[in-house]
Amino acid sequence: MACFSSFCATPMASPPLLFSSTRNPSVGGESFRRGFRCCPLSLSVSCGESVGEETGGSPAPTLREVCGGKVPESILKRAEEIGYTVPTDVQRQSLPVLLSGCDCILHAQTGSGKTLAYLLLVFSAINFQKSAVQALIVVPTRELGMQVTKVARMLAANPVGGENMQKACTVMALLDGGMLKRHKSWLKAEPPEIVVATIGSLCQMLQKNIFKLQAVRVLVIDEVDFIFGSSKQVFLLRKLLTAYSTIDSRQTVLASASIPQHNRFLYDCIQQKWTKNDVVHIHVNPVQPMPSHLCHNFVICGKKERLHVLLSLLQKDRPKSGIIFVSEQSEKSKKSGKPPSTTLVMEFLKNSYNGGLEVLLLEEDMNFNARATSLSDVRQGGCLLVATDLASRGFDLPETTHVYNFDLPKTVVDYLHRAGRTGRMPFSKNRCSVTSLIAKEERFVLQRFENELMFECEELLLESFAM
Ligand SMILES: Nc1ncnc2c1ncn2[C@@H]1O[C@H](COP(=O)(O)OP(=O)(O)OP(=O)(O)O)[C@@H](O)[C@H]1O
Repeated sequence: MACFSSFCATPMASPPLLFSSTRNPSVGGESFRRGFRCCPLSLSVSCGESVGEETGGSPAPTLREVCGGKVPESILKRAEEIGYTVPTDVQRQSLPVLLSGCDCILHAQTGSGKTLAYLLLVFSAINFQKSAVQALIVVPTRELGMQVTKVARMLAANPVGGENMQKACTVMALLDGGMLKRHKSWLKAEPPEIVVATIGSLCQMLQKNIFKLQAVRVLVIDEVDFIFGSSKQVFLLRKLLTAYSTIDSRQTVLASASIPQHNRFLYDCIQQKWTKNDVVHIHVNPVQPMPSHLCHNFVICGKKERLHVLLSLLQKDRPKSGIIFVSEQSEKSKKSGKPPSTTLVMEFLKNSYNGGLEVLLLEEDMNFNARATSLSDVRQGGCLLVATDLASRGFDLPETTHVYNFDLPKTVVDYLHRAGRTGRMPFSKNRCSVTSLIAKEERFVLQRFENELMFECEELLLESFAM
């Protein structure tokens, strides 16, 4: 039986459903997940049983079975060719709901497979014979947009031996830093069926009436909490959700691994008409926001020792592939002419690291071409990527075995997304690690992250590894 919650703050046509994969989603109750505790409105929640968690001893369904005949055969064949045969938890729980046409808030751990879940919906909703933009996927960054486009194009390609199965479906990436002139001609000549866009580039096109959204049947906003959290993007997002298209003409899917105060958010979705009243909240692993096979460590060290500690960790861990997260340079530091921390870390590693992995950089201040080159180099195989939080959202590098927080993230949500860049093989239980290099006085901050995200961090003592 489904677990559902009824919201009673103000009368609504029909209550939103809340599906959850564990029986007691209110356990823990820290602010990250509590939703209603910090909410100024009085929302009452009652939970029943869970959905989709138990299969009653019968064999787990295949991805094909979960899709219930609603996804085109060519797409399913391609998914199977790529290796997507068994659905992940979020796919098993969300696909029946998504494919039934309901608006949905997809809320599940990093690396849990939300992208494939919403893409299968997109392909099920498209009329391949019609040349019009029928699905729109909005992402916060160019890099995530390129990744989603790549997966969508992989699925849209004809399966081996199925050349004439159906007309090819085209996917356009309308991303910041792209060639909007070229896209303009493309949209006019033969509109693609799917557009993956950053909100800025998309709204430029919509404002200039270069294309309209009247044929859009599915609208997905990925990393929705991030876009709503950005003052630059939120205005455009609201406009997209309520002015450029309306809830009645489309199915809306909002996805993220982190939706703090989710009950409040759900309430807003309905009140603001971002989604229909019967929106379903699919919350997988509500009591465990992070994948369980990540191990979390910290090292206490002085600022001056940090680079050497990082080097020692790399020598000890020998990552197959790793990401080193560094804070973005503040405006004040930029004005004072100091080099950014990313440069310091890069230069240090280039001179002293000899572990065999290429050291690459990804940060906001690089131009879009350099960012694209870095990204494609990263995807060639193992590397050490020195990055700001630009790489913390949605970035899928399944090879990554180690994440290092050279600088502690600013918020608990940032910690969750940075940590989620590792442990991204849904059916692998290989341990991956997240290590934070902190000053003594930062221990309480990390402790707070531990409490909110319900994980334990183990201290690594400097003496235990050579420096
Ligand atoms: N059914 C499946 N079988 C095998 N691998 C899968 C399956 N579904 C997804 N994956 C793989 O899992 C990885 C993570 O998927 P995805 O990027 O969709 O995660 P996500 O939930 O969007 O994470 P994030 O919140 O960090 O963006 C990808 O490498 C993807 O190829």
